[in-house]
Amino acid sequence: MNGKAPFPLLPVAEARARLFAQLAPTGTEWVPFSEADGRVLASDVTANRTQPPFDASAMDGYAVRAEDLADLSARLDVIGESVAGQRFSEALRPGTAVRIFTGAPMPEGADAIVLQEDVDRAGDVIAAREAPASGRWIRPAGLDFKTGDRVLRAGTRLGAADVALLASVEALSVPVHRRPVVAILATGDELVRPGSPRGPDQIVASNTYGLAAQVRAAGGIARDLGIAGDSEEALQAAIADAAGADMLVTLGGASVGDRDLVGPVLRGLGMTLDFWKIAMRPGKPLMFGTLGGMPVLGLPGNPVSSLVCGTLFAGPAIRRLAGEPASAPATLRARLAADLGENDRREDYLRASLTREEDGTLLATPFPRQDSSMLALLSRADALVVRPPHAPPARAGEAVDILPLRAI
Ligand SMILES: Nc1nc2c(c(=O)[nH]1)N[C@H]1C(S)=C(S)[C@@H](COP(=O)(O)OP(=O)(O)OC[C@H]3O[C@@H](n4cnc5c(N)ncnc54)[C@H](O)[C@@H]3O)O[C@H]1N2
Ligand code: MOO
Ligand SMILES: [Mg+2]
Repeated sequence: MNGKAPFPLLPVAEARARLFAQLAPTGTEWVPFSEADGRVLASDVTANRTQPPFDASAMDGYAVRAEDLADLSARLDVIGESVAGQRFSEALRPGTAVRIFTGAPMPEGADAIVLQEDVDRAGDVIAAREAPASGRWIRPAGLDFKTGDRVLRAGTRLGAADVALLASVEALSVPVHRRPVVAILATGDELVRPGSPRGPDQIVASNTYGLAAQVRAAGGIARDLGIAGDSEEALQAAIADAAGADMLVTLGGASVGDRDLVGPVLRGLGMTLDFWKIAMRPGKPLMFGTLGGMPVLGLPGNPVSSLVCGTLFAGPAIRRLAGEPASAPATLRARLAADLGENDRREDYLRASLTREEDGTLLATPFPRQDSSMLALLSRADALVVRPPHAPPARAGEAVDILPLRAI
């Protein structure tokens, strides 16, 4: 140590709160319901119809008056049938039944269904082996939803069931939030695009593509600004290309080296710096500010640091811009498969594999090497094990928070 006080590092949760404080959804547009999956609703949706629109049978069988079958020696005359799409138009008289199928309207006067498996039929006469209670196997009108019911809330990212529901309630077009355009700028004299000729000291740029995938997964549109060299002029020119984007994400050049110029150049262009350097590993040099109202997130260049900051900050920020509520990525609990040492002042996100014990408990095995340049290891990781700042040593078997990186 040289005796200097260490640079203060902002706690992860505070950094996220400060980021969210500067973000608001980016406007709305109307889309046909059939193209609304993956979009975020800008308003609540209410039903324009009632489902089912009539009392309906839930089973294939016979519509009856329950009181007629209180005595199982009773015989009922089958006087017609009700199918889905074509109801039996008369009313049921005492001592009669109507053949009915799943989803078909209940005939007037009937108040129960007997399953066909519980019926003996001879010609047009049935006897029941079970006495149904009144209301049995009937779906009352409006069981699913009624006209005017609020069926979906603003802020919901629409999935498959939601799109089917939009169809069912006849919400033919819906207001959704615009997809935010996120400009991504890679920086570094050493970088070349994948597939391009390169010299012996050059590195293939990878972060843009991982970040773009995270942007899309969060509901945004990635705009690739390419690679800027490590000079003020190159960075200024490339940053100008971000004009019109809803957010700028820079990659690399975020630390303290002589060629780490992203922060100084952005500040020179008028960026209001909100924070730089957070108590997180990987991802310490994370930077955030606003440039002419546009949020700018500066991610560190190490590939794992970039993508972990993408998971923890860029993704949630884009979800917010896309209309979802502000929230941290959800964690789960798992048991550690190995001992861990004491943690320092940075919240640690350890790459780990996951397995399941016989009782279903998740077991997390942190990889022994955690270098933030090791992209292949990140790709093999199922989850990040979260270690709070100054966590005491942890023993195998202890419960920890994990951040899943893939569906488990
Ligand atoms: N003296 C100090 N040195 C460093 C500190 C520190 O606090 N004091 N912090 C370290 C930490 S932590 C990190 S993380 C890195 C962050 O580095 P930068 O954001 O400045 O990134 P670069 O210097 O541009 O590059 C670092 C590394 O990553 C590779 N890289 C960069 N961009 C890409 C890309 N788009 N695709 C693939 N690989 C990329 C680059 O080639 C370098 O190898 O700083 C530490 N240093
Ligand atoms: O924060 Mo750096 O991301 O530790 O490697
Ligand atoms: Mg650097």
